[in-house]
Amino acid sequence: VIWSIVEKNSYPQTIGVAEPWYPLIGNGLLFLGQTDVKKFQNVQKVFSAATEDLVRVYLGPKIIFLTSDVNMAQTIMTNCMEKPYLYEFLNLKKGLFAAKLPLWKGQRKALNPAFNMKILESFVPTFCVVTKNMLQRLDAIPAGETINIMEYLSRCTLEMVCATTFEFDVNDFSKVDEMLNNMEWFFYYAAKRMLKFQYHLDFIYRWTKDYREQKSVLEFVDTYGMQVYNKANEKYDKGLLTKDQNEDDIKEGFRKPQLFVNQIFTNTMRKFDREEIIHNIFTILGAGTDTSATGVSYILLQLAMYPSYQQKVYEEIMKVFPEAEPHITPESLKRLQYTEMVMNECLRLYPIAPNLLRESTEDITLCGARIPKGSIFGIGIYAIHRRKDIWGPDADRFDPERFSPERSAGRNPFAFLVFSGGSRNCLGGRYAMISMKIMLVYLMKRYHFKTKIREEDMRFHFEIILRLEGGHLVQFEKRQ
Ligand code: HEM
Repeated sequence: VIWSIVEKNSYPQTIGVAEPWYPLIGNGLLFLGQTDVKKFQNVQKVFSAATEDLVRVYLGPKIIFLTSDVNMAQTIMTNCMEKPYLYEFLNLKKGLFAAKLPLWKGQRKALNPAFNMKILESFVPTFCVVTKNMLQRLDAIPAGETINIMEYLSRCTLEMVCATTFEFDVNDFSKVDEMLNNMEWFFYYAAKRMLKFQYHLDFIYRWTKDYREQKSVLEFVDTYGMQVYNKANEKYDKGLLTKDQNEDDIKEGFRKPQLFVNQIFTNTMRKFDREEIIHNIFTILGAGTDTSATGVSYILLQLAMYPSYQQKVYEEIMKVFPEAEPHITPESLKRLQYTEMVMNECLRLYPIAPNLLRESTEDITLCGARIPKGSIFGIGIYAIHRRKDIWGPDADRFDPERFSPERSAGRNPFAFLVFSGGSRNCLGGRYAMISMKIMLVYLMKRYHFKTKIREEDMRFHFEIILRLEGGHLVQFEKRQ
């Protein structure tokens, strides 16, 4: 008790402490026994108090320094590239997203080329085919029926990720819907454990119901990921994947387009061991599927809430793609400027990853205090995206014009962090934007969306991904 009081008072006034705070449990009561909605609200409340500096939140004895100040976020994201131990709860410590710095550096260098523009543009025809498969499933639904659009979109994004990064058809596998369901739980249990400080210790967690439930989710996802691994391995053994990069590739420093699956199996400059390959397969499945599907779900929901914006997006899409079967190319997608403004505005209001964590590898001076290396920092992306001093007094209102070239000029890039910032940002940001735009083109051309959900009634769960309570419920009808 004495130690925790001394510790609490050992920082200057500028680094406040979240309330309520109690010795030993710290700010535990903000989260213990609370609903997922309340946990999200409490986390946001703390971030909203950290608008100009850092606020300490204590998970038991563990401190996390939170901020929603843009300059502070920039300093942390560009100086602290390490991921804290809390990411280990995802059980993917050898995959890019959660990997410790020394491992991450080599992996990221090797995998960057798999997401360069040339490669991404070559995915456009596949994105179109897969989206059309989704339209067939949607066409089978009676007009006006209420559906959770996320269920259809996550199947679509899973198909996309598998077809483009691993070169196989997800429909060759059984239990696809079960896999999608398990992926949702996969993120849920990791986030739940992060806020329960007593569960951070393995020897305690192992005796809990959550551990048993998470284990069964992990076993399912594991079996599924292994099928992907075995299939790719089979191709590799048969020589269907390029085993070695040629001399030119090596001279180019791996900047030539390489499919992700080739990069992890055949990279000669950096060998990926079996566990790294498997963890990166899971990472891409997890990071690339639910994220883009959630993004399009929020965009459709907003368009359904605001019919006049939906009409403007529809008109722009019809202008660029007037024909019944759109001929989509990377160049034609660039002409969808208003649609892109709408997408950005939705992702500002509903950032798919609402909060991020980083760890310092050096001592760092912030708010006049020396914060020792190994400290954990939390960046409040959701809070930054709704700051009134950056986005205006109507920051909570949907207004795509905020992303017009005139109004965007001079804005700090760290004020819009949907794909994070610095060199440890999202590897698939451009992939996501291209694929989401293509989904929108087909969906807008074919259907008109409505919803009974009102913006003021939307509630979110505390998770790694911004989960909407009750789901993205929409009705749609085919356009004439
Ligand atoms: C709307 C869709 C997406 C959003 C909002 C999103 C957002 C993010 C965010 C916020 C991070 C964390 C970065 C950090 O810790 O600072 C991240 C990491 C990552 N994302 Fe995405 N992502 C999306 C789609 C994708 C897609 C489609 C892929 C791949 C196909 C992908 C692959 C990754 C990977 C591999 C990482 C780890 C990067 C690293 O640590 O080096 N993401 N993403």
